[in-house]
Formats: sequence, structure tokens, C-alpha cells
Amino acid sequence: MNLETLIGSLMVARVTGNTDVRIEGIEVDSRQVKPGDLFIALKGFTVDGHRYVSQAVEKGAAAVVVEEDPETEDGFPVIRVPDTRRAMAVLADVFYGHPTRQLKLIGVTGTNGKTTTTHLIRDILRDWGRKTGLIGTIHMMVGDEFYPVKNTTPEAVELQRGFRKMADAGCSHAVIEASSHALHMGRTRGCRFRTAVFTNLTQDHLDYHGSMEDYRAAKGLLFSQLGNDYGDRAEEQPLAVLNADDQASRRFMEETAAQVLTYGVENPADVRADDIHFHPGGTRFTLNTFRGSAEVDMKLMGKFSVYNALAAAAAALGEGVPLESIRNTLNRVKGVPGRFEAVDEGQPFTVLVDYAHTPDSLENALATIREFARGSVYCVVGCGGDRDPTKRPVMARIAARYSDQVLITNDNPRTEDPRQIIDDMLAGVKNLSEERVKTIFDRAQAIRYAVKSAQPGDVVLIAGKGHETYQEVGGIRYDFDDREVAREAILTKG
Ligand SMILES: CC(=O)N[C@H]1[C@@H](OP(=O)(O)OP(=O)(O)OC[C@H]2O[C@@H](n3ccc(=O)[nH]c3=O)[C@H](O)[C@@H]2O)O[C@H](CO)[C@@H](O)[C@@H]1O[C@H](C)C(=O)N[C@@H](C)C(=O)N[C@H](CCC(=O)O)C(=O)O
Ligand SMILES: Nc1ncnc2c1ncn2[C@@H]1O[C@H](COP(=O)(O)OP(=O)(O)OP(=O)(O)O)[C@@H](O)[C@H]1O
Ligand SMILES: N[C@H](CCC[C@H](N)C(=O)O)C(=O)O
Ligand SMILES: [Mg+2]
Repeated sequence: MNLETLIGSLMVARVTGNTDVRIEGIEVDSRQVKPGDLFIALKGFTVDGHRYVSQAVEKGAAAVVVEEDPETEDGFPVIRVPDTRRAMAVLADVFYGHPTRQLKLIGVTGTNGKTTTTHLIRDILRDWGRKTGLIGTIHMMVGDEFYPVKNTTPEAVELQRGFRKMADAGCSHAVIEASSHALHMGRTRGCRFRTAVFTNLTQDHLDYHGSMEDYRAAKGLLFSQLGNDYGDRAEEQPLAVLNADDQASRRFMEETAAQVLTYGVENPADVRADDIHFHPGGTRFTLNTFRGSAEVDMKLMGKFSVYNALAAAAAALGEGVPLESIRNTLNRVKGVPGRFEAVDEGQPFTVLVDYAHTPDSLENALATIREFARGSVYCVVGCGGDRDPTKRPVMARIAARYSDQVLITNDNPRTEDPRQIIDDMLAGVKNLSEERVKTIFDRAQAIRYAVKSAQPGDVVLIAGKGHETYQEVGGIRYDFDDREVAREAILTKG
């Protein structure tokens, strides 16, 4: 695309140099710049991208977008804007040809359940015969192909590039996780969402957002940013799918101009689960909706899974998917990698790997386990470094309340001292004996200990890392997979 055309999308831009050049791509990382790219300098949390303008130019950048004038040769195209991050979202959307105008885009936000709900929505749409893209914590998917992602919700450029791939591959829908970080940083600006889904709001990420109100407000952006330039039919208009049982929904309802669909269990809602029955193989309930009722018997366990199923069902009904089809998919779905994933080598006790890394998700996971555990419950758990420290004692307390023995261990200490993280956790379980709370820094050892201790009928929950295949220590990611370590431990035990 010609630079002149591209920057025609920016309202405030001071342009110097020759703009009659061809732009081959957009890049925010100087190390990745290829000849012909437009380099956008972002002020990051660690470094200022403006420091790398000269490196980008050396690597062949055709032009740069900056907030401060760099030292470049006369005639080199420099676009100066007040806010490069804001400009980036516009430029990426234009450069990739507004891909979200060709897709029905569904965004899912909330503290817990985003990955699960997006996968459920994708599966429902796929079974209904719609090719669908997905972007989230585990991966990006274009139809049935997988691609790696660095962030749950990537930066605008990567996001729009992904959407372009989906549109070109013939996807009709895209479903993404919209993290609060991404919404707050404006990574999703430039996306044209048709549907915004809210799962729930509980404590997390207070290190970044500062307060629960600011955290909530970040999530609210997904609802306030829903557009209104669609067709006349209900399926073409913007839609907010809200959890009737979560207080924050009331605020989102005020903040959105879109039509609203509610789902819930406790309060009146457009999409409800009634007569919920938990059994060893999963969960049965009646799905009562404004389009009729259906009996669901799904393999997913726990009340929180009912909420995820309801959120996905409501979003799918909003797309016009028949209720029967939704029910059939919910009944078929086996689960999402690393979410309540059983490691089963035929042993007489249960080992579950789950991504619970917040107080609320840990409580949900353990409460669900308590409902079916016949014996003792072991919980292997740690807390991430460089993340909200206030959740550490709370998570340890919850683990102790619901388990017979807690194994406190490492979970991505990142740049923090593992001892400090574990001390923060232990502060929540001060008076408990080692029989109840034991510290084993090495996560593999902690898993082995729990597996070795487990007797027939017991349950071992390995919480916090789910699908992750690494342990991040001091900025380095070492190969590590809870599922592999648990499997080996089970086989060794024999
Ligand atoms: C706090 C945060 O969100 N950080 C994100 C941010 O990193 P940063 O600000 O530290 O970047 P930086 O290193 O300062 O670099 C600034 C700029 O200089 C550029 N640069 C840097 C070095 C160089 O040699 N050349 C160069 O051009 C960088 O490409 C960047 O554009 O920009 C990076 C590139 O887009 C992100 O990958 C990174 O996410 C990090 C990995 C992260 O952990 N983020 C978490 C907090 C996050 O966003 N999480 C949410 C999910 C949360 C949840 O669901 O619970 C998510 O959506 O992933
Ligand atoms: N609706 C829910 N309410 C509470 N807890 C949930 C819910 N759904 C899932 N969980 C718990 O939270 C964990 C993470 O689930 P999931 O990966 O779907 O959430 P997420 O919102 O995508 O998380 P992240 O913010 O890390 O991307 C699960 O392993 C489970 O323990
Ligand atoms: N999206 C979450 C994932 C946390 C996973 C946990 N294993 C940890 O490292 O804290 C975060 O970045 O805060
Ligand atoms: Mg996720």
C-alpha cells in the first residue's frame, strides 16, 4: 500500500519527507523489521521504541511513525503523531483492509472463562458449518489450523494481520479473548466487534489496573466500543452478552448502546440453566432460552462450566445458531487443553491439570473437585512473579480451605525471587502445619510428591499453568509441562 494513502487515515499527523513510497508491512519491533516496512515506535513498559528507530531504518524500514522527531536523513518519511499506539490501531486496520468488516467478530472479556468460552463458541459455529477464527491465550486458529501467539490479545498489528488471514481463508466469524490489559492499552481499537461477551469479574491484575474499579472499567471498554453500523436484522446488530449473576453487568449495560442478551443461573435471564445436576461424568441441565428449551448433558464439570456454556450458547443464539445445534455441540465438547484436563494412565486416583491462577478460579476448581472426590484432595499451586502480589495469600488460603494438603511451589517466578512469592503465599496460611501446607520450590518435585502420596479415590489438582509448556525463571523460559511431569510421576509410581 502507498504510504500517502495509508497515512490519509490519520487526522493529526505531521509529515516530513517523501510519502510516495510503497509500504510492505507494519512492524513495532525493530528486530523484526523487513525492507519496506513501516516502523511504529511505541513507548513500552520496559524500553522506548523510539530508541530503535535508527536500527529499524538500517534494516530497511521505508518510513517511521513516531511521537518525537528522530534523527533521520533528509527526505526520509517521518510521520509524527501525538500517540503512536492510537495511530497504530488505525494504520493496522487500514493496511490490512479492514478485515473485521468482513468478519462477524465476537470478543469475550472477564476475569475467568475467556479461553473456555471462546473455544465453546468456536466449536458451536464450526459444527453449524461456519469457518471460524480464534485468538486467545493458547493459540490463534484459522479454521482448523493453529498458529502461536505471544499474548492472549496481541497488539493491534498482529491482531489485524490475524484477522486478514482469517478473512482471506474464508472465515465468516472470528472469536477472540479481549484481556483487560489489551482493552486498556487499546490493542483492540480498530476492531469492529459485533458481539461482546462478559464472563465474570473477580480479583486479578491489580498490579496493572490499581483498583477493582479501574479493572472493571477496562473490561467495560469492550461494551462501550460496540459499533452500530450494521444491518436491520437482529443478527446483524451489535450485541452485548452479559452475566445476569455478576454485578458488573449492570454497569456494562449502562455503558453499551447495543442490544443486550443476559444469561445466568440465579437471576432472571434470557438464557438460563435450570435443574442443574452434577454427576461423575459431567453436568446435566435444562437450557431455557428465548428460542425454546433443550436438555444438555455435557462432559464439562462444575458450576463455572455451566456459566461458560451459557455465555457461549447466548452468543451463538445471537448469531442465529439453532438451539438444537448448540445443544449438540455442548454435549460433545470434551474440554479445552489445560482446563480441568485429566491425566489418566489408568491409575486409581484422579490427577487434574487446571489453569486456575486467580482466587476465584482456584476456589471454583477446588469446590468442584470436592463435590466428587471420594478421598483426600491434594493441591499443587504457586503464584506468578511480576503479577498481582495481593492474590498470593488469598490463593494459599483458598487452597488450604478446600484441600487436605497444599503443595506450595513455583509458577513462573519471572524476574522475582521465588522465595518472596512463596513467603507472600505462606502469609495467608500462617498457623497451618506442614501436614496441611508444605513448600516444595521445584514444581516437578511438588507434583511427584502429590502423585506419590495419592491413594485410591484421592484427587490431585495441579493448578495455575494449564496448557503452558514452560516455566519462566529470570526471564528465561525452560521447557515444563504439568501434564508431562504428572504422567511420568504416575507411570513411575506404577
Ligand atoms: C505489560 C505488557 O503488557 N507488556 C507488553 C508490552 O511489552 P513492553 O511494554 O515491555 O515492551 P518493551 O520491551 O518496553 O518494548 C517497547 C517497544 O519497543 C520495541 N523494541 C524493543 C526492543 C528492541 O530491540 N526493539 C524494539 O523495537 C518493542 O517491540 C515494543 O514495541 O508489549 C509487548 C509487545 O506487544 C507485549 O508482548 C508485552 O506483553 C508482555 C509479554 C506481558 O506479559 N503482558 C501481559 C501483562 C498481558 O498483556 N497479558 C494479557 C492477558 C492477561 C490475562 O488474560 O489474564 C494479554 O493479553 O496477554
Ligand atoms: N466462568 C468461570 N468462572 C470462574 N472460574 C472459571 C470459569 N471458567 C473457568 N474457570 C477457571 O479459570 C481457569 C482459567 O479458565 P480460562 O482459561 O477459560 O480463563 P481465561 O479468562 O481465559 O484466563 P486468562 O485470563 O489467563 O486468559 C480454569 O482453568 C478454571 O479453573
Ligand atoms: N494471563 C495470565 C496468566 C497467568 C498464568 C500463571 N501461570 C502465571 O504465570 O501467573 C497472566 O499473564 O497474568
Ligand atoms: Mg485466556
